[in-house]
Amino acid sequence: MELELTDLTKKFGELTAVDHISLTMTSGVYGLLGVNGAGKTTLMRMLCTLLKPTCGSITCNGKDIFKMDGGYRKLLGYLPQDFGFYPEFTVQDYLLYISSIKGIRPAAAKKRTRELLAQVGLAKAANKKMKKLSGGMKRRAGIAQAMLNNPRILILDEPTVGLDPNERIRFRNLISELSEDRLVLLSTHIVSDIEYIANEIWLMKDGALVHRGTLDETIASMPETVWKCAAEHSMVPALTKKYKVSNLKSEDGHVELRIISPKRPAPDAEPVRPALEDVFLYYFGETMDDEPDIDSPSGGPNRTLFFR
Ligand SMILES: Nc1ncnc2c1ncn2[C@@H]1O[C@H](COP(=O)(O)OP(=O)(O)OP(=O)(O)O)[C@@H](O)[C@H]1O
Repeated sequence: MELELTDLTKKFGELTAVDHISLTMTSGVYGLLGVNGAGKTTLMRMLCTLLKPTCGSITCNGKDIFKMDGGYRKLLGYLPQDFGFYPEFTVQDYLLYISSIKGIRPAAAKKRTRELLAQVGLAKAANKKMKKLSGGMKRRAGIAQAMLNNPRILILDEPTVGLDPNERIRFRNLISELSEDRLVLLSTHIVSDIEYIANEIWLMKDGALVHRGTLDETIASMPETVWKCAAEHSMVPALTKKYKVSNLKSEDGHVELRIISPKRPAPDAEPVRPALEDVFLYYFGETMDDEPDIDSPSGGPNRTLFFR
C-alpha cells in the first residue's frame, strides 16, 4: 500500500496552509510534529478527502483518492482532533452505532466491537457512558471507532492532547501495536509522543516539511551543538536572552542549562547528545511566541521551551 502526495498545496485565501508537499508513504508510523497553525490538520483533512487541495494530488496505489469514493473510505480510519462522541451512549453502543454508519453488518460489528474494546483496554468499561470516561479512555474509544473497519490507513490528529503521563504511555504502546501492517499518521506538538514510536518524523512549519527522517536522522539534521552547563541564578537572564535554552533546572543554589549553540556558550559548558526536544527548539523555538518578553526572568518564551 502506497500513498503518494505530489506538490500538495492548500490555500485559504492568501494563506498557504499546506505548501507544495511531495512524498511517498508506505506502512509504519509517521509522526507529524509542528507548532499550532503549522498546517498539520489541513494536511490530514486532505488525506481523509475532507478537504480538496488547491493544487497537487494524493494517490493511493496510483489512484486519485478523490476519485476512489467508498473504495478509499474503506481503507481509512480517522480520529479528528475534536471527535464527536455521544455522551449518553455507552462505549459499546457508541461503537455499534459508528459501525452501522460505516455500513458494517450487525453480527460483524458486535464481534469487532468486542475485539477492539479488549485491544484498547476498555472491555471493563463497555457499559460505561461515554460522558463518564476519563480523557484517555475517551481517546481510546476514539481510536477504537477509527479501527472499526480495520483500516489500512489510520490518521490520528493530536490524539494525546490532555492525557496524563500514564495514559500517554499506554496510548503510545497501543499505537505501536496497531501500526503493524498499517500506515499510521499521527500529529502532535508534544515531542515525546513521537520520539519513541514514529518510524519517520516530519517537522512541519508554515505549511512545509522542513525535515523528514528517522529519529537519528532528525537529530543529526541539527547543525548546532547542545551544551550542558551550570550557571549562577543571576546569569540566567543573560544566557537565555543570548541562546536557545531547551531546559533549565535549579540545582543546589545554581541552575543547570541545556543550550543550543554553534559555539561553546560558557567555559565550563560540555557538549551533550542532542534529543528530539532540542531539535524541535532549534527548528521551531523562535516562532513559539510572537513577542519576546524581555522582562521575564527567562529572557522570553521565544527562546526557552519548557516541554511537557
Ligand atoms: N477553514 C479554514 N479557513 C481559513 N483558514 C484556515 C482554515 N483551516 C485552517 N486555516 C488556517 O490554516 C493554517 C493551518 O491550520 P491547521 O489547523 O492546519 O494547523 P495545525 O498545525 O493543525 O494547528 P493546531 O496544532 O493548532 O491544530 C492556520 O493558519 C489556520 O488558521
